[in-house]
Amino acid sequence: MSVEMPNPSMTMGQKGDDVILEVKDLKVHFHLDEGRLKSVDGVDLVIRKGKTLGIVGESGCGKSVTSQALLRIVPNPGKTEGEILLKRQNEAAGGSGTGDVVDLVKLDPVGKEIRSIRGGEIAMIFQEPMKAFSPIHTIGNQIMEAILLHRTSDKKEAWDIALETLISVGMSNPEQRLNEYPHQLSGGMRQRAMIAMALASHPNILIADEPTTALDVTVQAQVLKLINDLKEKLNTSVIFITHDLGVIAEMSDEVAVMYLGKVVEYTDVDTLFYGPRHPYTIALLHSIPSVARRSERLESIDGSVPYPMNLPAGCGFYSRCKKAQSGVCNVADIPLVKVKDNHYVRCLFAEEPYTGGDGR
Ligand SMILES: Nc1ncnc2c1ncn2[C@@H]1O[C@H](COP(=O)(O)OP(=O)(O)OP(=O)(O)O)[C@@H](O)[C@H]1O
Repeated sequence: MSVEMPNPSMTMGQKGDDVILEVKDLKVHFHLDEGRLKSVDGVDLVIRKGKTLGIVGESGCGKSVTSQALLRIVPNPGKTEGEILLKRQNEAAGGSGTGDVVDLVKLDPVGKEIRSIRGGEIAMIFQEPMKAFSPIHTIGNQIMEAILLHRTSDKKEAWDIALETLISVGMSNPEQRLNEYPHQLSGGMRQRAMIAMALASHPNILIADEPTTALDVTVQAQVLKLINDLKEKLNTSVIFITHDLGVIAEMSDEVAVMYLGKVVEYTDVDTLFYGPRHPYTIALLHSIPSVARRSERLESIDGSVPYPMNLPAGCGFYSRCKKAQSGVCNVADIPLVKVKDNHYVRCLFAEEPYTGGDGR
């Protein structure tokens, strides 16, 4: 076993490399009166051109704070450390176009460079579109603003691009929508408008944080298909954050399973479903009907993710793990280890392959 994630500084400089963003030892800690809350605690991620990285885990495991860190929008008193290395490519969005690598952690979070990246090279869609839109401006003006900032200074052209983008996301009556306010749209249409706004600037990376959780099943399926279609068409990289493994299966090329601010398993989507090694991943798989075998009982995972403050030493999943051994798992922090190519697991029992049993 060895502890090795791809080294960003080595991989990013290589010619023809498809890695466009690497996150290395990312930490987001909130310094509160009660102590230090470790929302994200040493995360490594690799985002490849035109591929989707799914980030999955239960509520409170640090998914959203990770995505906030990528855009440098972590609220106070959160402190971001580590490296977020972005290969700048998009000339229209203010990038150098030479493949220069910039460490987003080093940028002033309200400075010019991160503002040109945010909504330009990296765009985000949220669970609740009202977060993305101002209620007092029309949809058209808001989409145009993104286009004028990142793609063209010609207003007529920006209007045409806004219309084109609304059509591409399957918006009904697109011309009329441009003149409407966010509250005049249905939930599904608002979600499409938000995706249109995010895509209008032709981002290299789209971060989607639980974008369909609030939608009914049919609209959910349409929005997921839309993101996949646009990814194919524009070769956009997607970071898809969800607590839903079913959605992960549909959307991801690679998957990071997060627990208590750390990545506990990282691999391609097929290995995750057919050869998981971490007891938490296995327990998650057993809690969804489409993956658990019919003969097996569906199981929920007892308890919930602990509050990430003043945590005891050892594995974060110790208190809920069916494989946990006292004196072994609760002694020191567990490293993320490579069990085979492109498969990393943070568990001392990771060498034991998944047999399709009940994960115990
Ligand atoms: N602004 C903040 N101030 C203090 N603590 C925070 C803040 N934002 C998040 N946290 C804490 O950080 C931890 C991780 O939260 P985060 O929202 O990233 O989890 P999540 O996996 O995205 O969950 P959910 O799916 O519910 O959004 C949680 O314990 C949460 O309470």
